[in-house]
Amino acid sequence: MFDRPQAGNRAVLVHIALSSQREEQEDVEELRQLSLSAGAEIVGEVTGSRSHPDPGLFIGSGKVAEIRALVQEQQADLVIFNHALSPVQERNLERELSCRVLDRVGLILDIFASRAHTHEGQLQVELAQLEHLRTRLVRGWTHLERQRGGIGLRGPGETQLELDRRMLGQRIRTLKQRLEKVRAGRALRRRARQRAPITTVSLVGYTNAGKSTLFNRLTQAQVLAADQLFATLDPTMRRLSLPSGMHVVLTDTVGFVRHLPHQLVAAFRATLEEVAAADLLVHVVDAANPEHAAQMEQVAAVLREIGADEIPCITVFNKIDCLDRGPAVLHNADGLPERVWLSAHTGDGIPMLLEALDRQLGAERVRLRVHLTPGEGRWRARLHEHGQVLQEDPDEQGGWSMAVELDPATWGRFRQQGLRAQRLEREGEFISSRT
Ligand SMILES: Nc1nc2c(ncn2[C@@H]2O[C@H](COP(=O)(O)OP(=O)(O)OP(=O)(O)O)[C@@H](O)[C@H]2O)c(=O)[nH]1
Repeated sequence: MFDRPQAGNRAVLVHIALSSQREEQEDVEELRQLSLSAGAEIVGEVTGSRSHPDPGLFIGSGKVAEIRALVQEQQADLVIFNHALSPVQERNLERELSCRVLDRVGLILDIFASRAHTHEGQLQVELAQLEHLRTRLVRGWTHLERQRGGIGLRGPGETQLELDRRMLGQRIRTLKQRLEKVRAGRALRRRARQRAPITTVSLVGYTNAGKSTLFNRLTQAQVLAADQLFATLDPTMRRLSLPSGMHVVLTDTVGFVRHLPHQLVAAFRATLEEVAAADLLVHVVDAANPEHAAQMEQVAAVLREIGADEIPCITVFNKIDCLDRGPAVLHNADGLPERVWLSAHTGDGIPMLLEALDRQLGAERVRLRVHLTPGEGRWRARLHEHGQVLQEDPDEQGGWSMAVELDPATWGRFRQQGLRAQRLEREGEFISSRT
């Protein structure tokens, strides 16, 4: 379905400052990484602020002239904007620059297209690409006449591009139906796993943090690990044996990226769904990257978005071989391992992580007595969702008295968020309170 990546495009990158200076620098660096990841050769960069913008061009005419000069001087054949452009802006800029123009959404879609390995991943990428293309087709987009190949043009091939809007709509509907089928199959497999009951652990983290390397190191599996963004696109699973003898399923996921356009988040629902269904998350952080604190925040925000922020989590600070420190483990107030410093590359600290997984997964659950007022229905729903409710009685004030079992990490988080509860040490304590 997809054209293979073509020989490197000579690309000029354009970044227009819209926010704070520090954020801007991170954004520029990420644009470089993404462009290289897509196979482009960067031959020039234009930065600047957005003074006197022309709404039809996104930037001002002075900037356009500056970019045009650089394109000619460097004989560039592609200009990549680190922004979302409207179809009209993209078309006008192409005319003004006499060169192909790609925006951030198009660039990320292109990378996704070249990294999709499974049937489902490919369907998802094609769907996202066609939907992106459809908005452009409607307004007389000129991509249709173009030669195939090159960054931003791989994906739907020439024949697709020649389809009119109606046919495009049909193709989108067919893809959605196929995806539904694939998803139903996956949901079935997941339910079977839940019945089995196999514990699942998901690796999450910012792109390039080292998830695939750690996944390989842990499972000795051959998952593509390349120094490229999004080397992993599809959920990849392997069985992993822990020192206690417990078997878990380890899932590798696609890396998170700053400002991921929301239509792409939808396209990667499959990966994210796996994450939301996991028993434990391992958040892999590139500790050698000076921006790792900001990256951790980004990952946390995405986890909140997909409702995975209440799953117990071990944070792995990876790449300690690049830093001047040895492997280590940090425990939380309940004595459970919370942070592990290691190197997926050298294997230093891997036994500590395996031990930590065992401790977290095997940790005894905490029994609690909780009294909720009528206004605390939200807590009741969360306790049902994340714990095992052993007993629940309405009280005279319209609230509830509950006995609940939670894993220690969730209990720690709920306590921090203000849940008041009495810890029951022995089983008899709440059984006697029932009578
Ligand atoms: N020095 C060092 N490099 C590492 C370590 N772990 C991973 N890397 C390198 O970091 C780069 C990214 O590693 P991957 O495992 O592909 O990262 P990822 O998080 O799976 O990336 P995405 O698939 O883009 O999400 C590769 O060049 C790895 O060789 C480590 O412990 N030390």
